[in-house]
Amino acid sequence: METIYSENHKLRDAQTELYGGQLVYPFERPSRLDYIHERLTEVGLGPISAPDSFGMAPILAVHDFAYVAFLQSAWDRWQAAGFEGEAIANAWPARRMVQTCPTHIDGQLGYYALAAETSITQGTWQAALSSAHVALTGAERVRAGAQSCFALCRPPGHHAAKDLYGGYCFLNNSAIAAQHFRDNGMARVAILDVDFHHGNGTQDIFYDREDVLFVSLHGAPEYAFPYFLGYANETGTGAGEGFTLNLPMPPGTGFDIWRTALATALERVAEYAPDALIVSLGVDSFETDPISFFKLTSSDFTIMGADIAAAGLPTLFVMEGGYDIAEIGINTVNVLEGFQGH
Ligand SMILES: NCCCCCC(=O)NO
Ligand SMILES: [Zn+2]
Repeated sequence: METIYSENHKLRDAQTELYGGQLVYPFERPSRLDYIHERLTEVGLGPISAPDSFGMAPILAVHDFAYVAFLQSAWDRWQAAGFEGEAIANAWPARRMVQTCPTHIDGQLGYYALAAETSITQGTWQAALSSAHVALTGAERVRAGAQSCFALCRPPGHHAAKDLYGGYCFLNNSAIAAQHFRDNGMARVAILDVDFHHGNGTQDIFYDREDVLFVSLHGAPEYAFPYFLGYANETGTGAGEGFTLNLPMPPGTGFDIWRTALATALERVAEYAPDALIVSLGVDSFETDPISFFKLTSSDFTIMGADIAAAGLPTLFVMEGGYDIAEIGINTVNVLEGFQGH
């Protein structure tokens, strides 16, 4: 399996994340991809290639122009406003307030942020754009006939909606790849999100559409970020009714329960009969992930990959989360090796 990767991810080098009432060194750190890259090379999964550039059109096919303009300028405007730290939202349009975008950068951060943990820094925009181009390059490989491809994306994307960032995400790499498939001849695309966290952004982007099926296995929103989307009763709206399937699971869920949910998800995918499958691949369902509460083991990820392969679909894997840094390489590559059958 070929991997698409860019060193540009290192331009996203935030030093602070709001966690437990403190500014800590971010869980979503550049070294995550070092460990995955090292493991890919160690097992010889396949070639590791640089992304092509696709400009802004595929980004703007998913994200609002004003939101993209905000991402592009936020850091410079934050600095120009005289703030010393990294750009972090601290005021939101809460209930019964107006959903009007303020002029001041401090207010705009809260208008566009879905959560407070994720800072914007110098290089964040460039890294996010490069990450989307990694996903698009992987999509082009699948369009060209590859049975599978791994888009080693960073920063991740599945929390980003058309006009929202947070959960370490700025541009929705999987959604951008799905829209690219749709804009280039594929009639139906399925997105399977196996990250521990609900892909609220991906769901939101396609919620009223029947041409992209969204299926997610995740920590129950009563207990897990992003908290405010991902319930089983969210099944789509309008033409999209029935084309969202959420499979939330409680704290402590192990692979036996999780795998049963995967089987349900893959049944729905098979019924949908898409032209391609995109897997939002987070490995934060791992038993010792520091910010999650599922109990999958490293060998479970191999079985996960094999189960996904049984769907028999052209598959683009898009990297999302996973924060047990020492094990992220093994767990991520286990999925890909399991998919390939060795
Ligand atoms: N307290 C913020 C938790 C962010 C989770 C990011 C993630 O891994 N999403 O998949
Ligand atoms: Zn996650």
